[in-house]
Formats: sequence, C-alpha cells, structure tokens
Amino acid sequence: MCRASLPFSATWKLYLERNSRCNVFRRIGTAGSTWWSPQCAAVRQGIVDMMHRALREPEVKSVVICGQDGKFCGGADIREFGAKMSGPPLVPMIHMIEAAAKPVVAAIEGVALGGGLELALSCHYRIAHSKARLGLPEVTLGLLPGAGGTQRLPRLIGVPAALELITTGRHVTAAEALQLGIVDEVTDQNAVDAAVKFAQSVEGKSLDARRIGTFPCPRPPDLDAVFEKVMKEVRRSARGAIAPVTCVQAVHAAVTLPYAKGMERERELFSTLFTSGQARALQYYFFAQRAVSRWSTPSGARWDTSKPRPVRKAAVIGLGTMGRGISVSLAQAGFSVVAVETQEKQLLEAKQAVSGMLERDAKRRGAPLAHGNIKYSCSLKAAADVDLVIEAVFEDMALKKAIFRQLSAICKPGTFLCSNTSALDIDELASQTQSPELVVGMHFFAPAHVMKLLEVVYGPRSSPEAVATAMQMGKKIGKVSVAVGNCRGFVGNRMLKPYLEQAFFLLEEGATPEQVDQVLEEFGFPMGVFKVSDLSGLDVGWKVRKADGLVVPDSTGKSARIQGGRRYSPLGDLLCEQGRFGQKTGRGWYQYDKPGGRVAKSDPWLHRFLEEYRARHGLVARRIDQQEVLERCLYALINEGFQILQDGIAAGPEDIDVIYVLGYGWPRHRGGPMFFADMVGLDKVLDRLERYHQLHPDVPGLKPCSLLRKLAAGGCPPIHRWREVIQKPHSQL
Ligand SMILES: CCCCCCCCCCCCC[C@H](O)CC(=O)SCCNC(=O)CCNC(=O)[C@H](O)C(C)(C)COP(=O)(O)OP(=O)(O)OC[C@H]1O[C@@H](n2cnc3c(N)ncnc32)[C@H](O)[C@@H]1OP(=O)(O)O
Repeated sequence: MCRASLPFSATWKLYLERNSRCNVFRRIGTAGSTWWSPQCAAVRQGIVDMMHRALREPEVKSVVICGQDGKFCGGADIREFGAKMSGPPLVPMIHMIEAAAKPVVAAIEGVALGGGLELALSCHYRIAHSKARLGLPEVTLGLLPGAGGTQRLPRLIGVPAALELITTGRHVTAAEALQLGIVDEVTDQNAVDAAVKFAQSVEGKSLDARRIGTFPCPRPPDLDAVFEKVMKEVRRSARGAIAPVTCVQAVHAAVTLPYAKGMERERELFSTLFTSGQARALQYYFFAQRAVSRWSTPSGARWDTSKPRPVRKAAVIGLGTMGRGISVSLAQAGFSVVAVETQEKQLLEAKQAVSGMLERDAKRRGAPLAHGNIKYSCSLKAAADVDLVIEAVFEDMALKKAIFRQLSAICKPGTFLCSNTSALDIDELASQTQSPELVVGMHFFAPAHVMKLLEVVYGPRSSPEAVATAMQMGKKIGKVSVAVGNCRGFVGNRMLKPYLEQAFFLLEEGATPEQVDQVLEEFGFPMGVFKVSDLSGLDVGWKVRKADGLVVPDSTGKSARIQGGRRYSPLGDLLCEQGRFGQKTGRGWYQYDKPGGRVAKSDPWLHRFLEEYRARHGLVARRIDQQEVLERCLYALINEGFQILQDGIAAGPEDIDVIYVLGYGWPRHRGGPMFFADMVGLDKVLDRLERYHQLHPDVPGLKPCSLLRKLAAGGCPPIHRWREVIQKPHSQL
C-alpha cells in the first residue's frame, strides 16, 4: 500500500511503504532494512494513483519521491519475475512521471539500483544522500535495465560512461554519481528534507530541459569505433555471457534510434534475456550466494541456533604466500593480528611483503593503512592471548599436528584453532589438542586477500560455536563462507580430482592439452584445466600422489596405468620427472618463454611425448569430439558433487555452486555445476555417465552416484527441491 502524506508546504512526499503483498519488502524487512520494489504491483499502483492525485490537485506544486526508512529502491523483485505480473506496468509509470507538468524530485537514500535508479531517472531532479549507492546491476542478473535505463543513462551522462556502468553493473557512490551527472545534489543531511527544499525552489520553472527522454543522445564522433572497441572488450571479458553484449546493443539503440524506437528495442532485447537460461542461472546464483550463510550440519547445528563468539585478536601461523594474504585480510577488516613465522629470514621478507600489500591496497581504495594492526613474532608463544588462530604452514600433516599440539598448550582456554588446509583431515588435527571442539578448517583460496571464497570445514567434533565463529569471521573479512564437512579435499578439491583425472585420460586416448583447454574455455572457464595446472604447479599434485603411494612403476618397469584396480594416468608424474613443473620452470603442459613466463604456447615436445607414451602403452589415439571432452570432464565433476550431497559434506547444491563459481572459475552465467546439471536435465546427465562408465568400467568416477539415480527416478525435480530428497533419504518427493 502506498500513501502520500498531506501537502507539505504544497510539496507532496510520496512515501513508498511497506506492503505485505510485496515479498521483497517483507524479506528485507525481516533482515532489518527496508526496501520496496517497483515490480511490486501494489507499490506501482500506489505511485500511479498518487501521481494522478498530485497532478490533479491545484494546491500541489511539486512532488518528492522517497523510500521508507532510509532506502530508496533496490530495483525489481526478481522472485516476482517467474510469476504472472499484475498491476500497472513499470515503463508507462515511468513515462507518466517524466511527462508530469509539476516537478518531481527523487530523494535517494540507501540504494537506487536497477529499476530503482530507472525510476529516479524518470524524475526531473535527483538529490542523493552522501552515503547512497547507485547503479544498474541488471547485467549481473543476466538482464539489462528494462525500464528505460539503457536509453536515459547515455542521454544523461554520455555513451562511454553509461556503457561502462551498464555493462559492468558497478555501483557508484553519491559523490561519483554527482561527478558523472547522475544526481543534481548530494547532501550529508536528511535527503528527503533536502529534496523537499529543492522541489520548492524549482516550483513553477520550466521542465522542458529536465525530461531525459527528450534529450538528444550525445553521439561520439567516432561512434562506430567506440562501439566496436567496447563490444570487443565486452565479448572478451564476458566469456560467453550474453547480457553484457545485449546491454551494448541496447545502448547502441539509444544513439542510433529516436527515443520511442530505442525504448521498443530495449524491450525487445530485455525479452530475449528475460527468458534465457543465463538469466535463470545468474538469478539462481544471486540467491545461492545468500543461501550459503544459512548453514547447517548433518548433526543438526544451524546458523540460527549457533552463536558465534566475538573475536578481537587473531594469530596467523606461517607467513608463506597464504599466511601473508590471510594476515592482510584480517588487518584490513580491523582485527588485531599476531603474525608468526619461526624462520627469521622468512619473517623479515613476510613483513615487507605484507606491508607492501597493505600499502598498495590502501592506495587503491583510498583507505587508511592497516599496518598498526599487525604485530610480528618468530615465536608461537605470541599467540598465547589471541581469541582465534589460523595456522597456515605447508600442507604437511606431521608439521601441522606438531603445531596444533603446541598451540593447544600455549593458547588461553577457549581459543579457536583453525587450519588453512586444502585437503587434510581436520579431525586428525583436532585429536592433537585438548579441546577438539574448538578446531575447524578455514580453507582460503590463493591469493587469500583477493579471492572471495572461504570453505569453513567442520570435523565430527567441531562445536556449533566454532563453526559459527569461523563463518562470522569469514563474513567480517569480506569472504563468502561456505560450511562443509570433513573429507579428503572437502568440496572444491574433492570434485576437482575426477575432473582432472578425465582430462588426463582424454590425453591418453588421443586429445591434446590445447584441445581440452579450448573446449573448457569455450564453456566459460577463464583457463582450461592444463593451463591452470601449469599456473599452480604440477609438482603440487605430484607430491600428494607420491605420498599416496600412487607413483610406482608396474612389473614391466613402465609407470603403472592401473592402481588398486582403477585406471590411473601417470602423465603428470612423468612430466614432473622431466622437471616440467609448469610456469615456474618455463615448461609443463605448455611451454613458456622463460621460467615464470605467463603466456602458454603449444609445445611440440609435449605432443611427441604423448605419442611415445601412447605407443609405449599400446594405446591407439582416436579423434575425440568437443562434446565428449566437455561431458567427461564436467559430468565426472558433477557426479562427485552428487556424492558429496549424498554424503552430507555439503548441505545443498547452492553450497557446491558457490564454491565452484568463486573458487574454481566456473562461469557464473552457468550457475555452478549442480545448477548446470539441472539445466541439462538429470536424466540426460545420468544417461551419459552410464554410457561413459560402460566404456570405462575401471573408472569409478564415471559410475553414476545413487543420489543422481534417485533424483532422476523421482522425475528430475528442480534444484530447489533436491534438499527434500537429500534430507529425507526415503523421500520420493
Ligand atoms: C517474456 C517477456 C517478458 C518481458 C517483460 C517486459 C517487462 C518490462 C519491464 C522490465 C522492468 C525491468 C526493471 C529493472 O530494469 C530490472 C531490475 O530492477 S532487476 C533488479 C536490480 N537490482 C539488483 O540487482 C539489486 C540486488 N540486490 C542487492 O544488491 C542487495 O540485496 C541490496 C538491495 C543492496 C540490499 O543488500 P543487503 O542489505 O546486504 O541485503 P541482502 O543482499 O542480503 O538482501 C536481503 C534479502 O533481499 C533479497 N533481495 C535483494 N534484492 C532482491 C531482488 N532484486 N529481488 C528479490 N529479492 C531480493 C535477498 O535475496 C535477501 O533475501 P534472502 O535471499 O536472504 O532470503
């Protein structure tokens, strides 16, 4: 319901209020903030009715539109998109506001995003609070601004600036919005009062020059070159996402067509995106990122019943690459940090490196330096009085165990002990301490101060309080934290294993690293599996495989291709034996111009090596098509994802999808591996896995997991209903 306050010095304030029928408002209202949606039929109806009244009543001279409780508008309720839309449509409403004969001023507090900013752009003036954020983030939801945003913004701020904002979806501060010309005034005071004052000051003045829809769109002199350049750049960075490209087409229409035709084109383009699978994927992902904070464990611990303990002081043990990045993240978030490195030389180097990282970041963000928050020490004893420790030494169980034993004796009672490990057993570490309930894993991704993902790993003995504290800590340092169970590789790295394995097998059967990488990059990964392997170092996996006893010759002295009855590819081991560790040695699956080089070039040596390898093992190379490469790599990974859900290691498909998008470069516009499986069709994924498993019975990773079978047998329920099957093992839905 909308209500207008009575004339306020002949200016109406059009309050856009809480509405019980508007889901978004209710949902956000519960979270303590206020929001309304122009997509919400009743709110739109309210605006239309109030505008009609305001224009009719002679004593009303101007109108101010504002949100309730300090929030202007976050845009359309995307949950409403699936349902049948009712109420007055948004675009005619926006046209009616722009055409009004009395000045309409938007008082922007909090956020004006998407449809919210489009509404503000239809007003004749915009006054923003200094803390407000504005933007057209539709592209991040697989859409384009569909209520005139692509036609009005370039008319207001010019084509290059509008293109940048619309194709990236970037939010701008009020100060930047003023500089760009999006708003007319910024205030530190009450923005509604300022807008009312402003409205009164322009009463009676001509509005001819204030209706953005009537402006000619500024035409860059080198129009074609501008659009060509932007399109090229957008296509390159979009990696197959269609929304950014469509946004450029819509802005192009603003320059080349009259306003009304441009609006038609905008609507046409919006409609194609609206029904696209990519929009579905991106909107699913938007909610998935929020859903992961509502964690639960198989033992019944939950986000809403587990209270985190406050952490003020934290220690980081081990200042290699990971420890440095973690220290930077903690210091930037305002934690008091004790950074410990027992090797003096390393400690000095780390101190310099961390300071440099903090300085560069402070400069980039224009923020104060966080140096003072870090104290360095070469003794573990410095961690005696901290609330939480993050151990970040080498991935070596014996070393980590020794450190946990010492920490357990040194730290004050109640200190949480966390390990930054990518695969090791949290329970084994916990068993070294006096209080195993205080132990959790915190798996950061490199570079730790940049990557947004954090896997919070709970062991069977971790207390709900420890999980809640690590999750909250992750949030405070700006990470998206996902709670996962304890198993080899947790979620991310566990799923990576069958994916990598398939890539190796494909090489044995006739593919090349270039071919496999190209297929994966065309799918949308920033880098194919072999390029990533060269980047992270082939020796990392080699070390693990050696420790697992996999790197052994067979009875004929050749490297074994069967281990424990399963197919095994020793290709990676053989490359390492040649000293080819990837980028760092200048040779790996590709060649580089020098050790540390970044540009991967095809290597004839590698091709000869593969041929010789196949000949040695009696393998006949065959032609492998793109579909097989993609299906074998991705479906093996997805199959492991189902196994992880079945084992209760991840609580739901959203957890896996967020981990894969944020940590492993899975293209966001494909939603994540589990969403992708849902889009492809679970029955189809099952069918293909069955086929590949028939052909490769010695590859257990291709044997369809029973949860996948069950979901397919249950009629392939949509992804939001999978939890019902996972949580109730006997449910048929
Ligand atoms: C077939 C042919 C059809 C043709 C149809 C033609 C129709 C033409 C008309 C088209 C009109 C288009 C209009 C417009 O261009 C489209 C849009 O506006 S799309 C939306 C753009 N807005 C956004 O992307 C903003 C997204 N949200 C945020 O950035 C943030 O949530 C926030 C608003 C800044 C608030 O942040 P926080 O305070 O941190 O809170 P949370 O993020 O945790 O959110 C709280 C809660 O709210 C849910 N929520 C947030 N935004 C939306 C939304 N846009 N829709 C639905 N729900 C939303 C969020 O999920 C949280 O809930 P939870 O998930 O935790 O339950």
